[in-house]
Amino acid sequence: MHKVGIADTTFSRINMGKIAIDELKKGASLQIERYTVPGIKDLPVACKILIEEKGCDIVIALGMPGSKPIDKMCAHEASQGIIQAQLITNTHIIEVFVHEDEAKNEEELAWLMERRTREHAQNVIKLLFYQEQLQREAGTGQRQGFADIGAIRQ
Ligand SMILES: Cc1nc2c(=O)[nH]c(=O)nc-2n(C[C@H](O)[C@H](O)[C@H](O)CO)c1C
Repeated sequence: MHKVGIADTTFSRINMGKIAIDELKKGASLQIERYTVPGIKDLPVACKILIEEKGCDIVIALGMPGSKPIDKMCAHEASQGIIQAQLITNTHIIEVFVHEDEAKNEEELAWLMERRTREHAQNVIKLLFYQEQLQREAGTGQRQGFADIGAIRQ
């Protein structure tokens, strides 16, 4: 059975890990290992541990960068660490970041965080079990969270 790692943060204002696990369980029979850390800069090593020590086949890294310039810098640094962890382990880490200022108010932020988390959890199921489905969606302007933007041409 495939094992999926869930790395999430206490900084986030929504329980993204719980949502991801709920979506994964709805879509497939999987083993799940969760690792919660304080913030996004702690995610790269959590993901690496989930892969190398906990035997996860793929990981979802969930986080909420705040709206200040320092938070944006943290997000960039965290992303670079997550990419490095993917290259070192040769394993996908699907980064699900929702920036606090992407939404116009708290209600929209909560909605966006849930939507993006669920849609990326579905992507993880596709990566593990339905590669052909992803190929059918290639070039179709898919987005996670807000509406898909669509293809420019068929
Ligand atoms: C400035 C800052 N901003 C964020 C953020 O926007 N989102 C987040 O999840 N975490 C932030 N952190 C915390 C760091 O990611 C990290 O948890 C601490 O530096 C401890 O290693 C920090 C320090």
